[in-house]
Amino acid sequence: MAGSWLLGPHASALGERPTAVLVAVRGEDGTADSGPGSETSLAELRRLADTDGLSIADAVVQNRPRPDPATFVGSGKVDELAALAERSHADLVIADGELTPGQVRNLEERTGIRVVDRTALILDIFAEHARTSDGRVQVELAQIAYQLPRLRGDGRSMSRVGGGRMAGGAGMGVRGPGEMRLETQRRTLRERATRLRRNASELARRRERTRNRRARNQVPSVSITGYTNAGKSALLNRLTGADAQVRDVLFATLDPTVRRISTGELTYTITDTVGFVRHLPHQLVDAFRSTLDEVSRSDLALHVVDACAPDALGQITTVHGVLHEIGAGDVPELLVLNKIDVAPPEWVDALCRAHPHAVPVSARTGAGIDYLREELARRVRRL
Ligand SMILES: Nc1nc2c(ncn2[C@@H]2O[C@H](COP(=O)(O)OP(=O)(O)OP(=O)(O)O)[C@@H](O)[C@H]2O)c(=O)[nH]1
Ligand SMILES: [Mg+2]
Repeated sequence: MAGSWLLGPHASALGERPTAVLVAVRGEDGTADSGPGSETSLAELRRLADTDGLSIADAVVQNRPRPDPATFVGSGKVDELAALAERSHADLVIADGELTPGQVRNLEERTGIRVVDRTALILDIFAEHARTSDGRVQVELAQIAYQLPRLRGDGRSMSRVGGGRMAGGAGMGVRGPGEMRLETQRRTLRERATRLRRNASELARRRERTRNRRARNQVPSVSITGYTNAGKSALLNRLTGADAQVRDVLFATLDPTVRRISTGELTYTITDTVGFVRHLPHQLVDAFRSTLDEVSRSDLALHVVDACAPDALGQITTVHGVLHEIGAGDVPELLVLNKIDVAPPEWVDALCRAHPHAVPVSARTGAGIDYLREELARRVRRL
């Protein structure tokens, strides 16, 4: 069920859509104080929570980036958060960032409910959307990497904690048994990770063999990459008649779909893959290394941009950052501005000015697709 990993074994007692309150720091993203970046960040957190099947009561936003390191936001804001949580009968707090274990503990003590961060939320969405064994293994490895430094030994680790009001710290501070339990939990998780890694490397080898076969046959490969929800799968479908899943949620696609395109004498493969997001949890980048290799090993990256996104330029920068991080920074790129059927024309113009070689299209209506096919063929021929 939605939010199951976040909420633990008691999640089902919370009903279909558990309620969350959000807490964010304006300017957290390196943007100027009260700049538009923080609104984007909060809007994105709402979408992430919504994708994860949570309903959102409201948000508390710290205006000045002078938070208390012990509690993520300042003390007054924590009081506000606790009051909001109480008022809205919230089941959990979601913080817009990656919290330290200490911050989680302190915030939980002050609000009385479960506190999770943006990283855990994204991991939960990935877990929810993983369909293939490959995807499941990668997500679980990322979850373990996230959990290991956060185990508490008091029976309140991620996978064991229930949501809802916590039982007043009962059982805490019991040193000896807690430490032993912590050690056992750690060992169990490490052993599980070892088994999963063995599994993952077998899957990676299989992928590698397929890729090598294609390379030997000299079939050029194009990867579709871009921010989550940009329309990558819709574009693959439009270009190839594939039936990749298209959904208005974040991270709908986790596993690569490969199709072959033949135009005249030219044949190449095109692969749809996992989308990116700002501050993509590094645990996911590590665990999804073999999936992301689809992009770093491709001959051309078709970078799909959602021209409707208010922060489209920021999303382009984010995608470039992740591509760089996964060693795909040198792969030649063809930028595609998607959703021009609904994007304000002045936004599309501004994006075209910033990226003169970008190709405007609509995967939905098919506008610009013929030109994109020609441009793709030209670029592939030149490889
Ligand atoms: N209006 C409009 N909507 C589009 C277009 N292309 C995609 N969409 C919509 O945008 C949403 C996301 O599309 P997807 O193709 O699933 O996006 P994605 O980039 O594959 O997303 P993830 O796999 O989640 O990263 C869906 O609701 C699509 O119907 C377009 O050209 N115009
Ligand atoms: Mg997709």
